[in-house]
Amino acid sequence: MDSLLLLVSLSLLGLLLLLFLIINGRKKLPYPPGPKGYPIIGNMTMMDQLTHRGLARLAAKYGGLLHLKMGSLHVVAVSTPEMAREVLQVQDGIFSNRPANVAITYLTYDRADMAFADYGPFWRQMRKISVTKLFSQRRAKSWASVREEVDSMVQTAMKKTGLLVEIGELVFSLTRNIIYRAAFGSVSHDGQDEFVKIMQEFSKLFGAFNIADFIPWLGWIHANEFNRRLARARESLDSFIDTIIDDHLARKRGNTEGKLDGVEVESDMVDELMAFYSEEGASATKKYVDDSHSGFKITRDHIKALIMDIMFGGTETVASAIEWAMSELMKTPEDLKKVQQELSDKVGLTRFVHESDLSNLTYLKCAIKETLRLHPPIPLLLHETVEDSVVSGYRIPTKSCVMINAYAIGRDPSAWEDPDTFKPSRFLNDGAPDFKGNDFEYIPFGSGRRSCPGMQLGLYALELSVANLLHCFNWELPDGMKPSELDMEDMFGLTAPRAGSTRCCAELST
Ligand code: HEM
Repeated sequence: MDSLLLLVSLSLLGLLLLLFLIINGRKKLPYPPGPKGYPIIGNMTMMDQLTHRGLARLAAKYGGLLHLKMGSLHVVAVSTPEMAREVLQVQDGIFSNRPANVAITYLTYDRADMAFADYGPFWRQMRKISVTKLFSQRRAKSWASVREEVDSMVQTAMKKTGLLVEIGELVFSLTRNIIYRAAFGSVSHDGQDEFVKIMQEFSKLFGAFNIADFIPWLGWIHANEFNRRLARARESLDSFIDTIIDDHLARKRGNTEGKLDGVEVESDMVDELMAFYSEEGASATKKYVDDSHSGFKITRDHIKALIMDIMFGGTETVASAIEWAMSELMKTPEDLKKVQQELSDKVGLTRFVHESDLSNLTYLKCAIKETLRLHPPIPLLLHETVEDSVVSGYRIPTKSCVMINAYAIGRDPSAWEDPDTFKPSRFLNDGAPDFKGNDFEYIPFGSGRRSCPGMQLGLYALELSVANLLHCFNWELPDGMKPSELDMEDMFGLTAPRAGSTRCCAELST
């Protein structure tokens, strides 16, 4: 008996020693290469380089896995397909949280949404609702919103025949209309301008510099002013969406489900989310409920935060991709001609392009894939480590902010021939990379657990609008401008839209 006890004790001791050695060994491993920083502030003087272009330049010097220290925050940039596979596939469980700064945490009602929720049971439920109830092709209303709004955009452009059209403006209003209509229903269209203002303020606050995100003990410096601005922004959203939620509740309670003033109304995304809404749970705990008795129940805050995810995820991304596709095609007239020839061959010259045509438009699809390679609308995928990890022999600590540079990866010279040139034909080849998330040299929609749940809806809007804009009109650059003179600079923000405007003259082609 004594010898058994001794054996168990020795084994336990051995196990503890092994654990200690592993943890200590990890701590001794170096961080990935990167520029040397200063005490306390680390590399904060390089803050302006935390963009897709800045990080691509640093990666050329330090390699595909780069480490920076911004105050107390560890930042790791991933810039090659191999490293992307490592964090998005091989160790995806460890890299599947999202970083959230003070502003994001507050404006998402303490991460009550899906995009900034930590990976776990709550995120999984929200993702399930989004994929099955909101973005699925079975939810005809979202897809009908795309068709109706694309038609209406073409009508708007027709009225401007012969005049200069700002393509950016045209397509931003298209995608805002699509998502607004899918989320709130066409009956709520009136408040759209107010909602756009709220979104713009959210967007500014998400990206605003706040010292508390990097050196928390200095957070008091401009806390009052910044916090007041955050509170004002969230109050505006509260009063805006609360009214919409109340209308939906009244409709449900008034036994007029699906009807407004006796007229049939199709369900919108808020209706779908109301099916999971519980007032009791909401007021008592302000938390979601997930048990066998009630099922999954969410509060108003969850609905508001999820609606904002959809607004941010679905508007700028699609609009910037449409504008880039149009600009790249205007810059390479031979490819533009091929796309337009395909449209007249496959669709004919007497009607608009329909959903059923899209599968026949091979060259158009190649042009769109090539656009997403050169200009991924979300150029930096933001992830956070759940625990300490080791990649390629380097230590990446818990809660590091991991920026996967989809822009640099899509232009990696070891993966792509002539990487900076727009060449849609490269996607004609059998075995060309696909964006579904298994080819790590091409990840415009991300890959793995946190990849884009709105991919199908986004692609549908993107393909249908570019197809109709090119099929219904011939586009001319203004004032004798040559295609080579088109400026292809981008801006950095939540997405990377064109910096300049693409102003073209639309001439009816049918
Ligand atoms: C061309 C169109 C689009 C592109 C290129 C795009 C791209 C992306 C990317 C790169 C991510 C992050 C992936 C990662 O971190 O690994 C993402 C996430 C997300 N996208 Fe999209 N997206 C598009 C359209 C849409 C649309 C139409 C919606 C909704 C209507 C949407 C909703 C979301 C949401 C909610 C997330 C967060 C998912 C999560 O954290 O679990 N996206 N998208």
